[in-house]
Amino acid sequence: MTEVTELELEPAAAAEIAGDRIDVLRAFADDLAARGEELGLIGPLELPRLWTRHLLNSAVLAPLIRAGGRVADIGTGGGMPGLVLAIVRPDADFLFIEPMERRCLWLNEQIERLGLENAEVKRGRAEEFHDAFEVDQVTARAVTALRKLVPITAPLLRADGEMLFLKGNSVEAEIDAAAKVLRKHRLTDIRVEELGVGQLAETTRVFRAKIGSHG
Ligand SMILES: C[S@@+](CC[C@H](N)C(=O)[O-])C[C@H]1O[C@@H](n2cnc3c(N)ncnc32)[C@H](O)[C@@H]1O
Repeated sequence: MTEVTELELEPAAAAEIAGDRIDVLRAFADDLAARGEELGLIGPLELPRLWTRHLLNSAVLAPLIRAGGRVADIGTGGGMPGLVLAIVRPDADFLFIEPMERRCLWLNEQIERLGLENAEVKRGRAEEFHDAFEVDQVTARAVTALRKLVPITAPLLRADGEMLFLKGNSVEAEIDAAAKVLRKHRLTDIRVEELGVGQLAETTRVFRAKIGSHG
């Protein structure tokens, strides 16, 4: 059987979504495809869907990033969504909060290799940075359930800051299970948006909410 890699099947929407940053995104895709499995960043089954499931699934968040803002991506791992967003939104600054050393090394290597001047890695768990800084937006994908993600990310946000979490079909159930913490952290404008409609074969669901005063 001939192995078909996703890089040969880069979706047409990739260039549309990444705009003039497509070459940088391709350079990241190439290295992730070549070394991601060996480094334990991505499972072997994910390689044939690297673009649709991972890179573009992350990149479609780009229009929601505030221009000139500061974003903390929690649990960036191999680079989703934080590194992808730093590539396609060079006008915003990104912090990648990641506790695993090997993943931090990978992220730092990519920042250097791709010449990203708007990204920085902070090694540690989100909880360790609660008094260290305040950002305009936090992003996360596949880190933990909403009822745990909200308490560990809310203290990182400034007033009027926003949570943007990529979630699967479980998002409504996660919102129900998190009702108490959503109230406790005074989240407002809570909504779920579907991104990538008309662009991606598999659309992405994002949980959005704003934070009021920390009280
Ligand atoms: C399943 S991986 C997902 C990686 C990446 N976000 C993605 O979607 O491909 C979860 C990542 O979250 C990190 N992580 C787990 N708990 C964390 C915490 N409390 N704060 C920051 N990162 C955390 C892990 O080290 C791991 O890299």
